[in-house]
This record gives sequence, structure tokens and C-alpha cells, in this order.
Amino acid sequence: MTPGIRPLVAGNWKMNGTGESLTELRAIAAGLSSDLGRKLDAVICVPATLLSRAIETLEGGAVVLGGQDCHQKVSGAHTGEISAPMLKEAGANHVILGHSERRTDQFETNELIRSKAEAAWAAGLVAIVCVGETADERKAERTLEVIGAQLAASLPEGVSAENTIVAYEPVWAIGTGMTPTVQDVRAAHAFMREKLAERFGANGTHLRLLYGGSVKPSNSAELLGVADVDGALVGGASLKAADFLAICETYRNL
Ligand SMILES: O=C(CO)COP(=O)(O)O
Repeated sequence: MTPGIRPLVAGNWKMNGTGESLTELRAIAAGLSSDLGRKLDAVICVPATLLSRAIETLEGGAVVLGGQDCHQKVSGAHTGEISAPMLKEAGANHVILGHSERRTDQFETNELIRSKAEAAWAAGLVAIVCVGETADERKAERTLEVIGAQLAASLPEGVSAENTIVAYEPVWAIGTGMTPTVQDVRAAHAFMREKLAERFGANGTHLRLLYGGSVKPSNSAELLGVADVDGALVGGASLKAADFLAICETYRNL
């Protein structure tokens, strides 16, 4: 945690979730409507197809919604794409950008992610920008170099705590059950904080830095307790309300 920064736990449902899954979303919202909701912010990034139904289900409350990607343009001939204003209209507050699954599968570059962040801001969305090294890069001891380069090139000028969140997700830790050591997470987050403060001044100092990659109820206390870790970006464990809420519960004791 960083003193003065309110923690945030975000769920990334990825390509999971149909109408039936709204039951889990309702359960997450109900769990956070207690005093637990006063300890943290929660965002669930559902598939875009669920956004409008999800917003009706939630009727305000302690959980806000996000998308998982947006196009860099507002509209046009881009079959299959979704723009930031469309996400906003459908009920999103946030949007994940530059997730490693998109960097890898869709060959997204830092420059593209940067233009998507600008599009997200223009639509009034908070950009959750993801960075992280692959297993090979880690083996070659290039972790900090890689995340430094990703941060430098994928964040536009004008970053602030109101428009941007950074998520450190080591690629090899996503969906594998493997996590970096506490020391490695601390080093990565301290490095990101330093780089962000260097470039954005006080705005960089106040940015929320999330850790993502195999966060579960069994390891959340260890990972969320690390200095400069201001929350989590949770994949698999965000699909079940009980697991997501158990991760949120960590903040009762931190
Ligand atoms: O990619 C992730 C969140 O964006 C992490 O996924 P898992 O929590 O399933 O490892």
C-alpha cells in the first residue's frame, strides 16, 4: 500500500461471462455494500456485451464497471471494434489497455496503447494500462528495463490519478498459479513509482499501481501488503464472487 492512496481491486473477466454471470456480479456488489466497501474501490471489467445489463443489475453501489480494450478512434470502418465512447455509453468507467494477451495475440504496440489511452481519456474513461515482462525477459534479467520501456512509451503526457492506473502483470504469472517473490514485486513497483514520479511529478507519485498475475485469496495478503502495491488486477479469481470478495477482505487487515 502507499500512504494516502485508496486501494483498488479490479477484476478482469476476459472472454468469460454471459447473462448467468450477473449473479456473481450482484454477489460481489452485495459483499461490498457492507463496511468492506469503505476500505477499497472495486472495478469489474466484464465483456462489452454484458456492460448495459450489468449496469442495470448494479443500480449504482460499490462496484463500477470497466471494458477490456477500446479502439483508438471514436468511430469508423473498423469491423468488430469497440470505441471508448461506446464503452462509456454502455456503462463503463474504466478500460483495461495493453493487457499482455492483447500485446501478444493482437500484436499491440506501446504506441497503439498510448493512443488508446488518449481515446479513453477523451471519452471520460480511466485507463488501466498493463505492463509486464515475459518469462524469457525475466530469465535474461531484463524485467525492469522492459517495464520501464513499456511505461515510457505507452503512457501519454497528462497522466494523473484521476485518469490512469498502472497494472504490473508479469506475463509468466498470468493464469499459471506462479507469482513473483514479494521482493521482486516490491522492486518492480518501487521502480515504476520512481519512473512515474520522475516523469509526472506529484501525479506520478499518486498513481495507483496494481499487481496482477495469479492473485488468489491464498496469496492476496502477501502480495497486497507489499509497499507501492495499491491493489490487484484479478483474472480467474474475479469470476467467483466468493474468491473476489475474499481478496477484497485482505484490506480489512492491511
Ligand atoms: O491477466 C490477469 C488479469 O488481467 C491475471 O489473470 P489471473 O489472475 O487469472 O492470473
